[in-house]
Amino acid sequence: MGRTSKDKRDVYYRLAKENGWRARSAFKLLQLDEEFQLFQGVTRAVDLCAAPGSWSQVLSQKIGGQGSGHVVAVDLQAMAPLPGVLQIQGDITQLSTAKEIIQHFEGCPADLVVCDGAPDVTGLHDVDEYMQAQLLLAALNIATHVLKPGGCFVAKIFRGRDVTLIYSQLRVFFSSVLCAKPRSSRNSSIEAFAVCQGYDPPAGFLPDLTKPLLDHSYDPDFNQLDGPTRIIVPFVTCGDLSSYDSDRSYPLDLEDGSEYKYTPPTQPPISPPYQEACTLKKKGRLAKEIRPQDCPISTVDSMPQPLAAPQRHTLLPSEVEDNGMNCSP
Ligand SMILES: C[S@@+](CC[C@H](N)C(=O)[O-])C[C@H]1O[C@@H](n2cnc3c(N)ncnc32)[C@H](O)[C@@H]1O
Repeated sequence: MGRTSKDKRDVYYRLAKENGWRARSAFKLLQLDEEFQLFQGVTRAVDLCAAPGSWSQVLSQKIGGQGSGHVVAVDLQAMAPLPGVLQIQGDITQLSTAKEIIQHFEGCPADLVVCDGAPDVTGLHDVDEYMQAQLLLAALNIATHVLKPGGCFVAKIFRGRDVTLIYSQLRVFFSSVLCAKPRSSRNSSIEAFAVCQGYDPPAGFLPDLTKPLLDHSYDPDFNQLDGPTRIIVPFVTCGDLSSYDSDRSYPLDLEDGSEYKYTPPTQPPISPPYQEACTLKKKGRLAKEIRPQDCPISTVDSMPQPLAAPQRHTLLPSEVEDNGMNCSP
């Protein structure tokens, strides 16, 4: 893949680099804010699963810029420093992480908790949806430790088969729950964002990170015989209709007539989990595609062919989305 091929393919990826954002996801948060005014009156915000840091950049500009704002970013991975953002390299499922966040806010709760977290995708849709739901519940669980009553929680959600169960869980804790799809999130992706406003935990609720929230034990409407209620929430698209369509390709030359100039990624991840794959690729030792035409004819004729399509055994670094990491030597 050439240096500009991703720029040709994805206008938000290219705009992110041109505007100094670390990842194209910055536009998702900006478009969510356009619709819901998420940052209004916010002085303390938590960015869960923050690396490489484009949402933290947005938060620090929108909140930190007001002087009194505080932003705490948490991720398993190390992240290059960002002005106005306090970083915790940690796991959002751990109580110690919740304690560290509160400590940074000097005991005060947060006004806003956002989570764009994603586990490593396997390509098996059911497994990926399940893992995403678990990560969202972990984010909700840690949010119950750090969010102020009335506060807002925004988290990436996969609109899979059982998403209505997650909505009903979120409704136990928030007076308003919506599903939002920013223009910069591809239509072809089941990704969307749960926007939950008015944090209002049930009476007697005690935050507990060891308790899986989906057991509905805190749900006042829960009926043992019927199981948890499934609810449907409003679906809102956000981002002006004049904004770019993330599923389309756009010409590289800019609309004002100026000529396209390649911009390198703003801040590649400093220690990505696929670093080993990058090193192997540079040495030419990364697994290659096995195509049927590469097999000896006798083998192709005589052996059953259970898998007709080319099989790729290792995810190529160039396929890793959104991160600005360039593995080319
Ligand atoms: C799509 S990226 C987030 C992009 C980020 N919002 C941005 O704008 O740059 C997802 C992140 O979730 C993080 N993550 C996944 N599980 C986590 C966990 N249990 N605790 C903390 N971070 C986690 C990954 O390390 C990864 O960096």
